[in-house]
Amino acid sequence: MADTELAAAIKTALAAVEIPGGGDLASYAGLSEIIVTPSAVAFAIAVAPGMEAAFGPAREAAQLAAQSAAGTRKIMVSLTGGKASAAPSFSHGKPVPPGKTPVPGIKRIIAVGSGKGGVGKSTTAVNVALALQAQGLSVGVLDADLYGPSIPKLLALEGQTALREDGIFAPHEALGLKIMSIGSMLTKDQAVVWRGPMATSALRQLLRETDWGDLDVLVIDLPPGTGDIHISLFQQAVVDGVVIVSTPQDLALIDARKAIDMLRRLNVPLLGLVENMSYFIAPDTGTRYDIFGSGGAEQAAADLDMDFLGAIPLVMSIREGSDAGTPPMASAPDGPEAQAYRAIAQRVLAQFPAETR
Ligand SMILES: Nc1ncnc2c1ncn2[C@@H]1O[C@H](COP(=O)(O)OP(=O)(O)OP(=O)(O)O)[C@@H](O)[C@H]1O
Repeated sequence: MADTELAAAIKTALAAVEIPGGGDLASYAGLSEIIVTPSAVAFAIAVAPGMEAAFGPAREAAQLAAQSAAGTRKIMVSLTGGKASAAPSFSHGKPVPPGKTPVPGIKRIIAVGSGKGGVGKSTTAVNVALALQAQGLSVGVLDADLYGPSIPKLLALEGQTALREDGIFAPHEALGLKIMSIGSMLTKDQAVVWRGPMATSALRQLLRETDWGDLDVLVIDLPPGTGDIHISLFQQAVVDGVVIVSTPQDLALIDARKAIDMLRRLNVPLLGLVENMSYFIAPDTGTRYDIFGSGGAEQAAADLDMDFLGAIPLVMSIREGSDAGTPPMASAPDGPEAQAYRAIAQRVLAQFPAETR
């Protein structure tokens, strides 16, 4: 069945679901578009603040109705209660959002973010994850960049789905890392528009319904910028700290500062700043060129009152290796790029108490 036909069939099935106050879900104005991917179906039901509990049975009925039409695809139904549910409560003067809980089996979550796209956030996330693994830790990577998942490409996992028969996601294994990505639910080049509530619900499920086993560290590759996905993640999960990746050009811009400001407001610890594509190493001579001047990022980190974690050179081998699914930490573990990633991982780890590393 074509995706559009399946979406229509599910909508028809939702006509049998009654909603509070009378009427059926298919004709309810708060029902979102129904998104169909090769392994999942996602839709959201927007309800007035305070009506979440009343809509609980309708959500369950919708889940069942959709499942009977969708066969083996995973059904992701999110109920959104408007702004009221996002309001944090306070404890000891600090906001404690409702439902902020650790993820079982995962000792520590480190997120990697950036002010804008294309600065090398995913490349940094994967290589730092590999560098943490090289320190003897068990490490997973969650690609939360729902709008442009690039981890499957970086680790040559494109086109592989990750759904188990019991509806739990089984993470991929690549280079010893456990990997889960929204990209694992999409075919190559499939343009899926994940809208607000669906995107946050998808992320919650990827985080909590993946069989991670026991991990010392889960590295989350965030979408660029600041948005609903970030806020929802930081409100629902205990994130131990965030690494911000920036290019020298971006540092002067407002984007990275905006992201940092958001994290501070959400009380998420900032682990520090990584400057990517910082200097150029000539492939023929190995000479280093500080094309953007030197020391700018360190100064910017100091201005922003955060630690400087290190600089990664701009080198063709990073781009080529990444495009081929072999990041430098794996292809040249003794090379200068790998050393730079290792130093960053060490500085990140050093921020946590020794007994918990
Ligand atoms: N240090 C580097 N040297 C050379 N190329 C790099 C370096 N870091 C990243 N790249 C390349 O830059 C491109 C963007 O990198 P990446 O996908 O990691 O960025 P991103 O910030 O995660 O982007 P997006 O916002 O699209 O997710 C990729 O082609 C990658 O191989």
